[in-house]
Amino acid sequence: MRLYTAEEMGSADRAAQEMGITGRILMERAGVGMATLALERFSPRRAVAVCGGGNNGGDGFVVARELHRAGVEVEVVASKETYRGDPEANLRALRALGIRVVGPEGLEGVLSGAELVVDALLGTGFSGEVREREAAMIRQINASPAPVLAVDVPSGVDGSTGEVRGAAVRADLTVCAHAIKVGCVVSPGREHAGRVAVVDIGIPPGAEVEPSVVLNDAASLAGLIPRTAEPAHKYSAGALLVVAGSRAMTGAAVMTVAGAQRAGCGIVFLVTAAGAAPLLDARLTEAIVEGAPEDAAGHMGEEALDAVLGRAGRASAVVVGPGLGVGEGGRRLVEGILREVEAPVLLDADAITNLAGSGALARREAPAVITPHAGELGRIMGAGAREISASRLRCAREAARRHRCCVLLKGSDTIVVEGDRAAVNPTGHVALATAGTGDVLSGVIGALLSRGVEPYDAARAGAWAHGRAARLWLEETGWPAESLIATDLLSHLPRAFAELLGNSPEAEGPAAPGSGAG
Ligand SMILES: NC(=O)C1=CN([C@@H]2O[C@H](COP(=O)(O)OP(=O)(O)OC[C@H]3O[C@@H](n4cnc5c(N)ncnc54)[C@H](O)[C@@H]3O)[C@@H](O)[C@H]2O)[C@@H](O)CC1
Ligand SMILES: Nc1ncnc2c1ncn2[C@@H]1O[C@H](COP(=O)(O)OP(=O)(O)O)[C@@H](O)[C@H]1O
Ligand SMILES: [K+]
Repeated sequence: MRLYTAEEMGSADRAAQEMGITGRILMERAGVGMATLALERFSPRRAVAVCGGGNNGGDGFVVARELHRAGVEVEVVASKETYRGDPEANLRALRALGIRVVGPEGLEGVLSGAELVVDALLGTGFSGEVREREAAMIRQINASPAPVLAVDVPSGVDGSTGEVRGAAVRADLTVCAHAIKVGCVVSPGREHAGRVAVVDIGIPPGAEVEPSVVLNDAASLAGLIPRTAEPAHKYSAGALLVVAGSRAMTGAAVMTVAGAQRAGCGIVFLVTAAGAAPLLDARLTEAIVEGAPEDAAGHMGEEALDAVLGRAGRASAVVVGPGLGVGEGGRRLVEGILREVEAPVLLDADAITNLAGSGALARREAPAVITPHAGELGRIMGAGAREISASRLRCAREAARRHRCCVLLKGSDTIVVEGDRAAVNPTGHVALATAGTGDVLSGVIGALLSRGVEPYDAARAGAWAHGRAARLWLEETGWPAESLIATDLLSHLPRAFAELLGNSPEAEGPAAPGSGAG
């Protein structure tokens, strides 16, 4: 599945037109495709199309004409008094068919009794803040009980970023022309888009451009996860060091270690606060647990660095942070790890918080991944969680640039950025909004790093499998999403990985006796 920004869609559109496929043809195909979906999904008897002054409105006029042709009672609200070009031609056709067209002042009246609202007010030509006239129309659409089908992008959502400043339509279904618009998958735009579908509008392959943001679907991850190859031993399968837990916080370490084990690590070491070590050793049957010096609060500080570095020498990746505790000692520990450890390091949770105001990540030359939620990212960006949440893609990119690392920004849309590359993960589910799921995720990505997967790919594959595990659990149990607990993911990660590994070659090795393979 392709994601396009407004600019990328514009380029593809221009290239198609140069090849003789006119804007009028594209608009016709978009409108016809969207009307077909509207009929299939909503079977409305009465519909209202709310159309703006640009090509998005033009698409809306075509949808209205097609719904009328299918016998739907349609009324159209045209936001502008005068139209030009393709939208004007399509508006004229509506009038010739006797379809009632009113101005914005008529919107409230036509909305009553509508069984579908087609939102064609603003599309990819919109950015910034919605002007008051359009904002008032958006509020009226949102106040209507009828389901809303948004044309290309919900009006008020920035199609390139998912940012919303002021009013934006809340759609039940957004039908994108040719490619999913980035704004429909990045929060908060994602929450405005509802379900997302794509209609083919006839853009030829030769007109495609390289997308700047990739949808993190299974196809984009094909072949990235290695199988353990013979001859294998536990170290060649991936040795991960987890630095996590404190005297009062042990569960986070358990979940990170277990996530790593289910994601295929050959061996997991845990270095934890001395006071937590006996309990964690008893709970983690397969892991090698070592207690390190702790401070009065029961947190590991700089004094724990020797123990960490001792184990790091045997590890092919390190995860630091879950349940670590926040403080000056913790900051020095994390800075020491970033300075001394050559293997890829993943920082999560308190390890990120500990780096507020520190330049240690930017100074590091070896690979690093950070997996913050909006609050944690805010702390290392000198911003609030609200500010991060309002511009997730921009902030993730800025963080990756400033801290010179791979950034996985958690949330309903999980964004992964490294350098110029960006991906948005589609497998997440609201069921994951429960304590501890982030700890499992850091273990999963740590395991992939330890198995030699590049940071950007490890973060993407980890996010995919993590979300997929939640969905598999929901499918299998039929239980409500609210009932998922983080450790439920552990039993479903293997099936999620099996789906990704379906695209990887099997490990080379002798066939089992009697297997008949060959
Ligand atoms: N690019 C393509 O290949 C195709 C584009 N199509 C449609 O065309 C749309 C893009 O069309 P346009 O570029 O004409 O742009 P839009 O129709 O998205 O937006 C332009 C209109 O929005 C108004 N507007 C812009 N900023 C505003 C603000 N801050 N507050 C209030 N109003 C504002 C403008 O005055 C203008 O009337 C797409 O979303 C899609 O629906 C389709 O027709 C198919 C082909
Ligand atoms: N509404 C949601 N939809 C999809 N995924 C979500 C949602 N809310 C949270 N998540 C995911 O759940 C995980 C929560 O991690 P985090 O906030 O670190 O929690 P914790 O520290 O308790 O483990 C992240 O992977 C995040 O992307
Ligand atoms: K729209």
